[in-house]
Amino acid sequence: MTKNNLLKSFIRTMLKQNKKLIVLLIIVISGSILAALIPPLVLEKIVNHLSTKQSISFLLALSYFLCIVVADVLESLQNACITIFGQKMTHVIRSALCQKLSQLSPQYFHTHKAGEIESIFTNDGDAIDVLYSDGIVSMMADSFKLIAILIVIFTRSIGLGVLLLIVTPFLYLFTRWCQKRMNQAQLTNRKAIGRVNSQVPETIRCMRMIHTFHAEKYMEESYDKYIQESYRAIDQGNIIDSIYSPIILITQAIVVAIMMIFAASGTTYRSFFGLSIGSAVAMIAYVANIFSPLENIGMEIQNIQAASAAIQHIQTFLNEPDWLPKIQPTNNDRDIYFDHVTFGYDPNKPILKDLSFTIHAGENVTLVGRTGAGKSTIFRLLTGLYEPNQGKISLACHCPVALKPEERRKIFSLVEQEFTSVPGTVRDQITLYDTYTDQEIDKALSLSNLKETIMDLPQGLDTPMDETLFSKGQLQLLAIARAVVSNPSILLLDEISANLDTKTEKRIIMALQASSQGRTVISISHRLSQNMGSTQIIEIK
Ligand SMILES: Nc1ncnc2c1ncn2[C@@H]1O[C@H](COP(=O)(O)OP(=O)(O)OP(=O)(O)O)[C@@H](O)[C@H]1O
Repeated sequence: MTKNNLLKSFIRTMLKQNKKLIVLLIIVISGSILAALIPPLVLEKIVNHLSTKQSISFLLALSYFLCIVVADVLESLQNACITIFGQKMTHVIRSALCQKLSQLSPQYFHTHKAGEIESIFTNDGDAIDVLYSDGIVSMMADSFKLIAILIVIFTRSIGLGVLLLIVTPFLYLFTRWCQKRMNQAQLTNRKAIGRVNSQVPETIRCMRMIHTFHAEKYMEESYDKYIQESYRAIDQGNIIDSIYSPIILITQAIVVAIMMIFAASGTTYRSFFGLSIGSAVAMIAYVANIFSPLENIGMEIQNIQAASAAIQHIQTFLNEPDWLPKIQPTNNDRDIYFDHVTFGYDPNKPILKDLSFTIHAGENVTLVGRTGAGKSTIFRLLTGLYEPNQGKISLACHCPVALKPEERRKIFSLVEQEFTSVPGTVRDQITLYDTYTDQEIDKALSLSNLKETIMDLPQGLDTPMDETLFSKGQLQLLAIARAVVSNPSILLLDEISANLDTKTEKRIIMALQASSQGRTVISISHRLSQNMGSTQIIEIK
């Protein structure tokens, strides 16, 4: 399968897996179109009976009522089926997006902004949702309905059919013009409201500064400007909305009037427009029914157009190359080797050049070097997030990039400068949703000197996580508990006490001294490593 067909293949799989739903959808749409055609025909019969002074049977009256009920029920069923179909489609695409997210290389997240990626999941995902629940399928259903009504009209009155064939394109163009203007007005209004929404909290936040520098007028004027923009946009939308319906109704009346005038006039036109009274009533009902699908088609085309950019974004995202690290041979011991490693995020601008060092198992090593020398980059290479451009890395018998996700936590753990919490409970912060026994968690809490703090929480480990429950130092202890719970052989510490005061740092050092027993420790922090008894210093130039 070529990469460009990824999205199509997901859709094909969905269609194959939901054959029953597709068949049901086709049946319901066909039934709904047919049911929409029948009530005017029954009405025609009733009026014809009345006009010839014949009595109407109860069955005929009842059948008219039932036809309307069945038509409405089928219409609702059609909408429900289209919504289910749309939801299933969206689910398939959203799942594919989520799966892709975990397969992308770390490089991707450095070259694409978080907001950009988020927008694929939210805005583009929503556009796809609308595309399938109120776009493609609904447009097909409405188009078939429109064609079917025109065919019936042609069979009854060629003149009226021709008249509608002439009028319909103009009505469609008018409908689209109104819809475009309305959407433009809505967009302008949304933008203006968005600006107001960001301006208000900003003003409140800066209120002291505004008063101090006497900037009230400027704030008022810009607030006023956005409110005016919003008001004008809403006004424009309202004007178009108020003219649309009367124009459609007047056109409808003109079409019916023309039909009546010609039908009642001389013989030349009568054969062309001629109708019984009943047929005339039925035709009026059909003419009225033409406008609703016409209006829907306009909106549906717009949804499809809006979704085409979203499809493009999603297609590009799904076609990003997967992160498939190459497997390299490893050394057969528990030491860590950097063997003539050259690496740059841009291979043409190497940051580490021909770097070689060995760290023996159980050693406590510090990486030093000027800012920007590449110390954190070494950690990223050691944890396998990036591959060296040249040379080899071996991490306790393993090639870091080739490590399977489930092996990673057993081999190394990384504690960074800032603690990153995950949604869930305090326990989840430590386990990261992996399964650990109570004893293992208890041991991690003891090593990180955090047991008492956790026990003091209202629900202990099961307390919902909120970063305000902990001080900055306690959050770092939580990060140490997270690091040691999997009992890794290597601990990587990236400036973990950089923002802490001396007293808190002492607590961290005590926790680290306990946690580093029997492990290889590599840290980027001169002060910390001295206190922990560093056995080797590696200078990165
Ligand atoms: N994802 C990235 N993409 C491109 N360049 C990067 C990336 N991460 C870091 N760099 C660059 O690589 C160089 C080394 O960064 P690194 O963070 O490894 O340095 P460091 O020695 O840890 O610095 P510090 O002591 O200030 O934390 C810097 O010039 C930085 O701008």
